[in-house]
Amino acid sequence: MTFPHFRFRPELLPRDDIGAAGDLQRLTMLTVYDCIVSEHDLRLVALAALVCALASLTGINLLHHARRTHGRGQFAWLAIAAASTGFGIWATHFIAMLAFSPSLPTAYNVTLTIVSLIAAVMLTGIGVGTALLSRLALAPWIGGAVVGGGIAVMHYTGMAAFEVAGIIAWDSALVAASILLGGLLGAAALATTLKGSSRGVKLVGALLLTIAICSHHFTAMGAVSITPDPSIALSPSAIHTEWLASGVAFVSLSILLLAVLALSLDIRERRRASLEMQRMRDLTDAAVEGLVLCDGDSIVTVNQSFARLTGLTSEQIAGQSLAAWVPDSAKRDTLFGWPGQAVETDLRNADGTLLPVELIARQITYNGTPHNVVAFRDLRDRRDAEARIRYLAHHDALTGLDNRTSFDYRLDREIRLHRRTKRQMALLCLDLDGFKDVNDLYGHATGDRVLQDIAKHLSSALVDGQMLARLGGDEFAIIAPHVTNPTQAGQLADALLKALKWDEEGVPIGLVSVSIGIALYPSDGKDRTELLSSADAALYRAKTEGKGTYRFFEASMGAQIRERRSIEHDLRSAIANNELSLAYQPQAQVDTGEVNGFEVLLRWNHPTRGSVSPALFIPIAEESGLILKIGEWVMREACREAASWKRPLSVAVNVSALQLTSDGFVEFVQAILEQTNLPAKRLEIEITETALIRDPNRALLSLQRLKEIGVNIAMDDFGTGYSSLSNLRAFPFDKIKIDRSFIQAVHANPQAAAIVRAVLGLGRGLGLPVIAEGVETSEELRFLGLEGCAEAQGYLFGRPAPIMEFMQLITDEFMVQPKPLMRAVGD
Ligand SMILES: Nc1nc2c(ncn2[C@@H]2O[C@H](COP(=O)(O)O[C@H]3[C@@H](O)[C@H](n4cnc5c(=O)[nH]c(N)nc54)O[C@@H]3COP(=O)(O)O)[C@@H](O)[C@H]2O)c(=O)[nH]1
Repeated sequence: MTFPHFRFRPELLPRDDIGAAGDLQRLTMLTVYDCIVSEHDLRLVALAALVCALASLTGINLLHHARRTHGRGQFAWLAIAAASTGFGIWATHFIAMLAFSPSLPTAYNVTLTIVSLIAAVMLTGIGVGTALLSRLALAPWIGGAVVGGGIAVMHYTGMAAFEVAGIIAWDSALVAASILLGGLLGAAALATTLKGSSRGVKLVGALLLTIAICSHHFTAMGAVSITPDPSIALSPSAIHTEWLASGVAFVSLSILLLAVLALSLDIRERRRASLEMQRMRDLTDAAVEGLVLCDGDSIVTVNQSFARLTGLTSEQIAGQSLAAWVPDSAKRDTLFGWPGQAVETDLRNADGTLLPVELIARQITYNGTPHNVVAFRDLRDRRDAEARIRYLAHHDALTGLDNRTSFDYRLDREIRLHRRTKRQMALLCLDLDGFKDVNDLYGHATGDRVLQDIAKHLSSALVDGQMLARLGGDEFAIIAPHVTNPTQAGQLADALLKALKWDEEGVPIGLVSVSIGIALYPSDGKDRTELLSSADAALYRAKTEGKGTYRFFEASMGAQIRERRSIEHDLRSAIANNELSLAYQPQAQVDTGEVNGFEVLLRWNHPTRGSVSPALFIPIAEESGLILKIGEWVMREACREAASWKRPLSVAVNVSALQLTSDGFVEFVQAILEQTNLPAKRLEIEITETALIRDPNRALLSLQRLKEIGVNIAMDDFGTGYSSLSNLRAFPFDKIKIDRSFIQAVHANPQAAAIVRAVLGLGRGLGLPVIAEGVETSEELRFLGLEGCAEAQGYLFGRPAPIMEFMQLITDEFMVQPKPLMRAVGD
């Protein structure tokens, strides 16, 4: 009788039988290994391997599904994964045992067989649970090793259930090797598969687990030696091999069902993930900001915005390191060290250009593992805007010159420097002459262009180190640090004036000129305020003494400015202090001398200065805005006075530009007329041409409404301003008043006579009566009579005086003779 399947183990035989057994050794004892290769039913071995692989793949897939699930569901999926793997281990073992034919009677102990199945499922459950749920870094390894331990426990419990008519002996080294193989490969399987979620890691995990189970089984089987012993009987309660085959078939079917479940789950999950991925890609592509998904430092995917920033395609960028795009490693550390915190750094794009960007990182779970999403905000527009804001904060937007802030800063710095070095420097203040008229006549667009051209021409006259700034409106200033004496300063001013002698298209030459005031540091001022005030005083002098020229600061100028301020100060309280009064000057018919009415002229009797000329204080009142309050007082007093006259004579009131264009002026006049009961047609307002063109639209509106309520309107000082026919036609005038400068020159100056004739002709042409002012002599009156001028005003008829002086005129029919009948007072 031969036992070809078994390795002969002499140490296991009874000592007395050793000699006989030695003969059998060569013939009957084969290793289990030999048995697998040559004596196993290879079809069943293949089936065992297939079931094992299927169970492993199912188990690993279910494990991944459990990882994606949260809460109770996760435990359920872990249990199913454990059952699938445990069944697989068990089925592999028993199918392999079925394939094993030791040619001896065999059977299986029921209890131990069941225990082996339970042990396989339980230990696998503990293993996968540990691998997935523990926070330990080595949890997948530990869990995998537990699964490997489960394979061993199952195997050896299963072998304990194995009954054979022989003596089973174990090779302890191979037993140890089998346990080690199962443990190590099991650990490697779980650790590998839980590193990611791709199909690749799942397959590798499943393969390692299959090898773990199979290698353990066959190594453990290699440790087995069976010495036939016919005296050993199989227990009657043991399961026969046929029955075991049925059990194994059932378990294998279960595995198959679980595999189908796992596969469908996997397919569903992949579809969902792919849809989610597409949706996420669409969403991120719609984002304005660049978005980068990173696994560690490696870029997984990017959106279109980021691709555009870099100049490559998303596909080209995927897989690259983030460091390739964000070179500053310290900033990268901050980015990932402080998620949610904005970090400003540079992005190096494909052509090497550095772009300023703001980055914010956030951690997300992507495909079951933690990833970083980095948002890239392109800061170029913001940086440009910041630069623009910085520029605008220090520059004038129209001319591009430095503005007042920048000028003040530079002047303070130069003063400090010159104080230390004890050197002199010059400050020049410039103001355009007639610029307002350019704006009014030619519009703001031309005004802007003139300012830009002036800035350009002035700049061309400067040398390095000198600073030209636009302080506002038509005011400019120059800091000349190396101009150390008046001669050099004068030369600079000459150069500036010369630079401005250019032909401005559309603007008549000479309409715009520049006045310049010069102050020297430290003689004219020791700090910015003092130096500027001195240059301003010199500028004022230049303007009042001819314009288009320059003046140096003189100590007396300070006094003039102080004087001006003092007048303004006193004027504020003049009404309340009863210092203002009205003078009336008759306006009469040239041919008959009959008085038609009076012009009202303001007088100021200052407590210490005495009578202050309106030619002095009216411009100050206009500049300071006080004319609004004063003008109201004049209008109220004049209307009240005129309403009290017995004769319905007219009263002419001078109205400045500021009044005419101020809010509610027409309503105010209307209210005064109602309050005083003066018929509107007896009131005449005198407007200069300059007042009209300052704000033509508003002026026209006010004049039209005044005209609607019946007030007469006269154009004052005609001939001195623009003398524009279009103004006469555009505005609703009732009368033209020829300026006295022409009247007083009619005999000496043929040109003046020609102008008077022309104005009279114009009046006739437009159907507007003309009044001549400043008539002092009977020759002038005769000239006007011959030229057909209907009305006149002047010293010849009477000087401006309090109304009391004209009592007879306002009460009785009275004709003023063409000679100075009354003595002028207050003029
Ligand atoms: N907005 C207001 N302006 C006013 C008001 N009151 C006066 N003014 C303006 O002040 C300027 C100077 O006025 P004044 O010194 O009163 O001079 C006027 C007359 O005195 C002077 N005049 C009149 N006749 C003669 C004359 O024969 N010879 C001569 N040398 N001067 C004469 O002319 C001035 C009147 O000018 P006008 O108004 O253009 O008719 C002056 O511009 C006033 O307008 C006021 O209340 N509001």
